[in-house]
Amino acid sequence: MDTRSPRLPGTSPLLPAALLRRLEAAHAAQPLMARAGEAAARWAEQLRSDSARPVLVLAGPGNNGGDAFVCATRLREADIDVVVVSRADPARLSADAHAARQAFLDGGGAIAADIPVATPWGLIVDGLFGIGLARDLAAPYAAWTATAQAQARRDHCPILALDVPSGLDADTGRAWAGALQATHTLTFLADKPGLHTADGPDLAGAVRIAELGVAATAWAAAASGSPNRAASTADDAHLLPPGRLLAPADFAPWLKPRPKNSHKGRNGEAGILGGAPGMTGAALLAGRAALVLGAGRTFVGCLDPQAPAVDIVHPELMLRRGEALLATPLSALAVGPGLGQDDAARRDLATALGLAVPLVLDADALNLVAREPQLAAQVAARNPGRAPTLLTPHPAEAARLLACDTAAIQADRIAAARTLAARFNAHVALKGCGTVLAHPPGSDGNDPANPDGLPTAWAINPSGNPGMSTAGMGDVLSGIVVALLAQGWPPGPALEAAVHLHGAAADALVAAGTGPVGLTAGETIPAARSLLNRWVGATLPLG
Ligand SMILES: NC(=O)C1=CN([C@@H]2O[C@H](COP(=O)(O)OP(=O)(O)OC[C@H]3O[C@@H](n4cnc5c(N)ncnc54)[C@H](O)[C@@H]3O)[C@@H](O)[C@H]2O)[C@@H](O)CC1
Ligand SMILES: Nc1ncnc2c1ncn2[C@@H]1O[C@H](COP(=O)(O)OP(=O)(O)O)[C@@H](O)[C@H]1O
Ligand SMILES: [K+]
Repeated sequence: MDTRSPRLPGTSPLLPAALLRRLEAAHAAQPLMARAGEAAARWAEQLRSDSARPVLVLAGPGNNGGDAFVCATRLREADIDVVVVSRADPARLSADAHAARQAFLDGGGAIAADIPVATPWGLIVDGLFGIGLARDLAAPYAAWTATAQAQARRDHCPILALDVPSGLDADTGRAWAGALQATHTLTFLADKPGLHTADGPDLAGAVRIAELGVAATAWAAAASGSPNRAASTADDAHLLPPGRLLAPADFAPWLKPRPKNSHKGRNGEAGILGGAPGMTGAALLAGRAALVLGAGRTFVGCLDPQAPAVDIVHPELMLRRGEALLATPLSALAVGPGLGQDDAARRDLATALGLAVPLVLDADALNLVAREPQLAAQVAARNPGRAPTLLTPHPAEAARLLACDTAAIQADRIAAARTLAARFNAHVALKGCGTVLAHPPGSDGNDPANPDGLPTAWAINPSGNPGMSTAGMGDVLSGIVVALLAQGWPPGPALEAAVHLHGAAADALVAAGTGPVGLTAGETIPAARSLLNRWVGATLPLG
C-alpha cells in the first residue's frame, strides 16, 4: 500500500517564528515594515465601525510597534484621525522602527503616553507585540490591553491585531497573562500555527495574511538552507519545521467516486471494540458513524455481556461480543469507545495490537496504553506499513501518555502531538480547538531530515466549533476514521480527512442553527455523510 500523500497546490503553510525570522532576514533589503504598515492601514480603513471616530493605535517597543507607526502614518495620510499611544524608548528601537516612528512625528503625528479615557473609538489597532513576545505582558502593557478591551466593548468597535494579538504565542497558541482578544488579525509574511490552535482562534478573530511581496514558496528555501537563507545555524537543532493548515486539497486524491460496479466487499469491514457495562452507547455511536460514512460492513464488539444484540436505530450493524469481533476478518479496527480498563479490556486490547490491520486507539485504549508499559511497547512495535496505528487523544489522554499534566500539553500542542507520533510510531490527532495532526517518521511525505530531531510532519485543523465539546464526539470521530480506513484510505489522509470532515459537519450544523449549545454527537454523523458526498462529487478546487 502506497501511503505517500502528494501535497497539492493550495496547501497553506504555517510557519514557526524562527523560520519567519530567517525569511525576514533573507528579504532584509525589501521594505517589509513599510508594506506591513500599509497593508494594515488599508484593512483598518475598511474595518472602522464609525468613520467619524478616531482610530486608537497602540505601538509597542519592538518592530510590531514599528508596523503600528507606519499604519498610523498611512491612516493620517488618508485623513483619518489617529491617536497613537506608545512609551517606546526611541534609543532602543530597531533602525526600521525608529525610522517609522520618526516619519510619523515628521508628518505631524503626536504620541500619547497613555490611552485617553473618554474618547470613543472607531477602531483599535494592536501593534504592541508580535512574534517577539515570550512572557506575560509587563507594565504598562497589561493595563493597556485591559483598557483597550474594555473601550472596544464600550464603543462596539473592532480590534485589529498586527501580526498576532499581543500576548499570544505565535508558535503554540498559548496566551500569556494580559493577552489581548482581537476581532481581526492581519498576519505578516505567512500564517502562524499559534493563530489556529489552543487560545489562538479565540484571541485572533478573523485572520488574513499579508505576504508583503515575499513569494509564498520562499519559506522552503529559508527552511532548507539555500544561499538565500539568513546566516543561522545555532538554532537548527530546535527549528520546528513548517506545518500545514488543513484543507480538503490535502486529502483530495482519496475523495474518489465509487465505481458503478461496486459491491460491499470493496468498501471494507470496519470493526469497533468497546462498549463495557454502562458505555455501550459509545461503541454504538462509533459503529453508526462507521456505517454511515461508508464502510461496506460494520461490526461492533461490546465487552458488556448484557449489550443489546441489535441496534434498533441501525439494524445494519452487526453486534457481537468483543472476543468474537477479534476473530472476525476486518479491514480496520477502532479500539476504545466505552472500552473501560478492566482485565477483559486489557486482554482484548493486547490481542487487537497484534492484528495486522490499521488500528485506531481512542479513549480507554489510550488510558490502558498510558498505564501499562507492555502495551505501550506493543503499540510502538507495530508495523507502520502493514499495520499502521492511529491515536486520537484529547489533551488529558495525551497527558497520561506523556506522563505530564494537561496544562503542559496545552502549552505546546504541536510538540505534544509530534512527540506522541515519534514515540508510538503512529499517526496522531491531538483533539480540541485546533486539532493537531502529526505523522510518524517516513510516512505521508514526511521529511526524515527535519532539523529538530523529531521526524514528524504536522498540521492543524481549522474546522470545528465549541458545540463539539460534548460527550460522544470523540466516539463519532473514531467511527469516521475507521470507515475511511476500511474503504482503503491510507492512514495519514484518513485521519486528516476524518478530523476535517467531522469539524466541518459540526460547523454546517451550527450555521444552520443546530448548536453550538446542545449540538449532539449523533447529529454530526449524517451531516458528515452529506459533506463527504459533496466533497467526493465536487471538482477541484475544493472548498
Ligand atoms: N518577522 C517578519 O517577517 C516581519 C516582522 N515585522 C514585525 O516585527 C515583529 C517582531 O518584532 P520584534 O522582534 O521586535 O518583536 P516584538 O515587536 O513582538 O516585541 C519585542 C519587544 O518587546 C519587548 N517585550 C517582549 N515581551 C515583553 C513583555 N511581556 N512585556 C514587555 N515587553 C516585552 C522586547 O524586549 C522587545 O523590545 C513582528 O511580529 C511583525 O509585527 C514586520 O515589520 C515585517 C516583517
Ligand atoms: N472547542 C472545540 N473546537 C473544535 N473542536 C472541538 C472543540 N471541542 C471539542 N472538539 C472536537 O470534538 C471531539 C471531542 O472528542 P473527545 O474529547 O474525545 O470527546 P468524547 O468525550 O466524546 O470522547 C474532538 O474531535 C475534538 O477535537
Ligand atoms: K500585535
